[in-house]
Amino acid sequence: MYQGASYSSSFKQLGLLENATNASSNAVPNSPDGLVATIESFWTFVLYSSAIRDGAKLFIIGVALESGRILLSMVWASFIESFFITAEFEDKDDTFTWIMFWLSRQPKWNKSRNVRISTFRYGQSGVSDQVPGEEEENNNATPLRRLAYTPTHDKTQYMWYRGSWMCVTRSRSQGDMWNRNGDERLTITMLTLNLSKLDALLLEAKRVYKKDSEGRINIYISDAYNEWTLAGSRPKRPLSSVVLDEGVKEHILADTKDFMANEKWYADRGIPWRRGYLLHGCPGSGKTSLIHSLAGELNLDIYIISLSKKNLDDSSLNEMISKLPSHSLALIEDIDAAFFRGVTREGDSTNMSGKIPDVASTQEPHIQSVTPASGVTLSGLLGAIDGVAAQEGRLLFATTNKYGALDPALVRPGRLDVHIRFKNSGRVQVAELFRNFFPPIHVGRGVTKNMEVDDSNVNIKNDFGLEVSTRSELGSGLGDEESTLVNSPIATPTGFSLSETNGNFKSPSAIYTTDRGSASHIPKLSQREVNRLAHAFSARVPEGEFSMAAIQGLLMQYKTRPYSVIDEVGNWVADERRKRKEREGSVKEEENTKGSDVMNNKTPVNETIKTEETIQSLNLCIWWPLGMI
Ligand SMILES: Nc1ncnc2c1ncn2[C@@H]1O[C@H](COP(=O)(O)OP(=O)(O)OP(=O)(O)O)[C@@H](O)[C@H]1O
Repeated sequence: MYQGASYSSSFKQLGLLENATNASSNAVPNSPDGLVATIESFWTFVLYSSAIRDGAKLFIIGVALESGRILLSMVWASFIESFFITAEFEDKDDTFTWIMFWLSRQPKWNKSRNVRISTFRYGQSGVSDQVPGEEEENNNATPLRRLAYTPTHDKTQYMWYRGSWMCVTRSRSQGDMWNRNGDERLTITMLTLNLSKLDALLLEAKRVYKKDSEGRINIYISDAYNEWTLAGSRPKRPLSSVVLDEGVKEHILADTKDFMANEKWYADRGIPWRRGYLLHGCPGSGKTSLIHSLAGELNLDIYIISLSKKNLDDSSLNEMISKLPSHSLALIEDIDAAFFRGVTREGDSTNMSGKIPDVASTQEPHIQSVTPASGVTLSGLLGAIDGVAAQEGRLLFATTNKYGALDPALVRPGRLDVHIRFKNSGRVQVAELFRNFFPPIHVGRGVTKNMEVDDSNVNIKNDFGLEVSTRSELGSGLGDEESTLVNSPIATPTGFSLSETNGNFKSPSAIYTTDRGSASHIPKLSQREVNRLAHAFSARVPEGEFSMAAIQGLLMQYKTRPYSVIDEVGNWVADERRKRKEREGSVKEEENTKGSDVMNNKTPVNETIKTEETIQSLNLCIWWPLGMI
């Protein structure tokens, strides 16, 4: 059927268009005139149809409205841009911590009706537990930290900052299987023409945060995504509190300072700006303590790399190390642990040969022969420490109790450049530790350390709080020979003169079991007396037999009774030796039991595997030649 005719008939039916009908009825079907007439009639229909006209009007109005809306939003956006500043902070970043800490200090939140209260103090140590109003109750007994009042999630809140109106929106992304809580984000929008107001806010937040964390170091750990997250902060430990052989601390401090200050020197020579330190030796000898003190001294944060972390493999270790910030201190504790089954130190850590590596020996089989406990391989660790992705400008500290078990490639210069050996306590160290526990009266009591103290004018108190005159009763002072010191009589409150008999100071100290005294109960000792007691104490501790941690443990029990601890140290030594013997006895017993288990066919799983492997290879050796025949 002719199409033009069909249009025409339908138009007619609608009765919409007379002209169109006339035009088309005169046209000859299949002629060009007929086609033109049809098109004309179509356009006429379109133009004169009221429904289409209304539709077109609607369309134009819609377009106009939408364009207006877009224009308005553009104007609004440019208005916002010129009058507002918007800043976003991600929780993985330090700036987030500064701002959150600053916000938690704003009085606004204490009065807000929508507030999030937590005991977690952003970036600061531990938790806080002081509820507003509790100050008086506490009576300043133990200083409590204020709870953190911060904005709630997913709600925009308003506040003023230096005359500018500001809105704060805190949001949290949806957590997934690994990231249980999701990531946090803070958006701050400030109404101001002055761009530097945001900088001022940041600076203020940073200053408030830094001021509060003065005297503290931040500790970072890596999360499931190998991102560094702040785990908390610890008070700085004075370097003087770590007692080591003479010159060791000074040397390592000078070395680290020299490294941090010489970036250009390294760059000029094309040497990677990295330095590694390996602290090795007996447990409890001060390795971790020294690292902690150094970080405080150098004002560096500590980033703990745990090789025994679940799911850690070479690539995640690499990623973690490459994300270390410059000017940081990375710490790998027990660097040997990842290469042994489990992370236990001694007996449980067996390598494939079933041998426990000897702490002292340097001839142990290398790590390659050992089953890794984590997914990290030795080559992965080596690559992470000094590969191309490894961060520059960082100090790496590693500790181990099994120096001999470490692979030479791991401890070579360039990876771990400086090796420091830590030993059990020597006499000098023990005496120094004693002095740290019982500082003389002129330290920290308004008199400077270097000030001469005339002992003749100083009355000291012994453990029982009674005063004794230093000159009249305590005999000679500084620089005296140990024997003289030990044999000098010491006055007791009960009046008997204490002299050394059988290596012990005699005093009725046995009445003490634990020390619950506070610092204010420490007897006031003069410098001379402290030295005297320190010598007496160290003389009773066998050289190189006990760790500093053990000696510290003893001193802790007597932290307000310097005389009593001297009295008791002999017993303590005997007791410790007895315990050690018992321990050794039980270890031997366990070994014997293991041995008899093997005899009784109760072979441990490892052993079974090994035995089966051996049997299989024996079978192969026997049957293969037979098969050939
Ligand atoms: N040389 C030391 N000077 C002062 N205190 C020490 C010293 N050695 C150990 N201590 C004390 O003993 C405790 C344990 O010390 P630290 O953790 O530093 O030992 P470590 O050598 O790292 O032990 P491990 O090898 O078991 O990790 C700490 O509380 C620390 O104060």
